[in-house]
Amino acid sequence: MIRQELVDHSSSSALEMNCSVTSPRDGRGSRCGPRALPVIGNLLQMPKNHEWKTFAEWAKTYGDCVYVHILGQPIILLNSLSVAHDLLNQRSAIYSSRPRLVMAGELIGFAQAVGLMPYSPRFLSLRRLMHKELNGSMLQRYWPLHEEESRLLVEKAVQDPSLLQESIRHYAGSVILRVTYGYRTAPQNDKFLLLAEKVMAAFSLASQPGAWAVDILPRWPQSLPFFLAMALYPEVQSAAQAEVDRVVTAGRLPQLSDRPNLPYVECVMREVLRWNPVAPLGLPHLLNNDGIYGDYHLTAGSIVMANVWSILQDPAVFPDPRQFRPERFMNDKRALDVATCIFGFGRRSCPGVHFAEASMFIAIATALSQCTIFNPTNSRGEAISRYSNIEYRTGTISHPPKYRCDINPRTMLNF
Ligand code: HEM
Repeated sequence: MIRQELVDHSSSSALEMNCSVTSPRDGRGSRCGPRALPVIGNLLQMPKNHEWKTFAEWAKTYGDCVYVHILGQPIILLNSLSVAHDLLNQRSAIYSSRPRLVMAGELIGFAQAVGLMPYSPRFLSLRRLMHKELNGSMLQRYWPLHEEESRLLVEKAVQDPSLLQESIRHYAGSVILRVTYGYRTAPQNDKFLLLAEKVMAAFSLASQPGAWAVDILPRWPQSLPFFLAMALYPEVQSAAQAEVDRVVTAGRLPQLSDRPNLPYVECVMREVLRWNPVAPLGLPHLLNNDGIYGDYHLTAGSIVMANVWSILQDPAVFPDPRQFRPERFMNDKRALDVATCIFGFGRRSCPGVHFAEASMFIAIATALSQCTIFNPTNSRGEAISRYSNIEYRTGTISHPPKYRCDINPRTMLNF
C-alpha cells in the first residue's frame, strides 16, 4: 500500500531523519527501524498486506516510534497512543498536513478533496464549514433521515439476507447523497450510487493510502462487522435486544432520542468500531517543520502514520482484544478515551464523527429491535465461529471478508 504512494514522493527533497537514538544512559546508539538498503531504503521490507500487523511487530524491536524510508521518503510509524497523542494531538500545529498524492490527487483530480488537502487557509475555511454543518444542534436535523434510511436497510436485510453487503453499501451512499444533494436514491441500481462506486474504485486503485475519499462518499463499512459480530456472539445480541425491548415500547421503532437510554447498545457500537477499525492506519499526516521528540529528531516532509489497529488491540486497555465484548466500555473511561483514536488525531480528526455515530447507532438499534442475526458462514458456505481466523481485507479501508448470515424477523415487526 505504501509503495505506490512513496513512488509519488520520490521526487521530494532529500529528506533526512536523524533516526539514531542515543540512549542517555549508556551512550550506545541504537536503530529505530529495520535496516535500510542504499537508495531504495526499506522498500523491500514493506508488507504487501495487513501492514498494521507488521508495524506492530516492528514496534516490539524498535519501540513505539519506528522510522523507515522508501526512496528517500521518511515515514514515521506511531505504535502507541501516548506517542500518537504527543505528536498528532499536542503538536498538531506542525503535524496536520497531508502527503501529496500525485496519481490520485493530481492526475485523477482528488486533490481538492478536504481529506487530501494540505494544511492551508482554504483547508481551514472548509473545515470550519464542515464543523458548522456536522456538529451540535445542526446534527438533529438529520435524525429523521438516519431513522428512515435505517428502517429501509433493515427491511431489505430481512427480505433478502444474501444481499446484506449491497444493502449496507446502498444505505451508506443513500444517506450521503440525501444530505449532500437532497437526492433520493432508487431502491435498486441507482445510477448516481453506481457512479459513485465506480469513482471510489478508481480512486482506490490509483492510490491505496488515500482510498478514503472521505469527503466524497464517506462509508459505514462498520455496519458489516456489526452483523457479523451479532451472528458470532448471540449472547451479546440477546442482551442488546433485551435493552432495546425495555426502552422502545412495542409498536414503534427506535429513534435517536432513545440513545441516552440505551447504554449497552452504545457499547455495542463502540465495540464494533474497536473490534476491527475501518481505517487501521488512519489517514497519513505530513510533518511540515522539523521537530524534536525525546531522542528523536524528526524532519519536515516525513509522513506520519498512527497504528490505530495496534492501539485498539492493546491488552492492557482491552483485555482479550480479539473477542467482541461490549461490556469493556461500561464505566471504563480510559477504554472510551482510547477508542476515540478510531476517528483520527488533532486538526485532521474526522469532522463527521458525530454524524457517523448517529447513523451507525440508529442502524444498529433498528436491526436489534427488528431481527435476529445468526448462522454465519464464509463464502464457501462453511460455518464460522468466533474462534475462526477471519482475515479482514487489506487496504486503507479494511472490510470483513465476504460472509453470509441468516436474518429472521422478530415477532414485533414494526415496519
Ligand atoms: C464510522 C465512520 C467513520 C470513521 C471511522 C471515520 C474515520 C476517519 C479518520 C480515521 C479520518 C482521518 C483522521 C486523521 O487524519 O487523523 C477521517 C477523516 C475525515 N472524515 Fe471521517 N470517518 C467516518 C465517517 C465520516 C463521515 C460520516 C463523514 C462526513 C459526513 C466524514 C468526513 C471526514 C472528512 C471530511 C475527513 C478528512 C478530514 C481532514 O483531512 O481534515 N467521515 N475520518
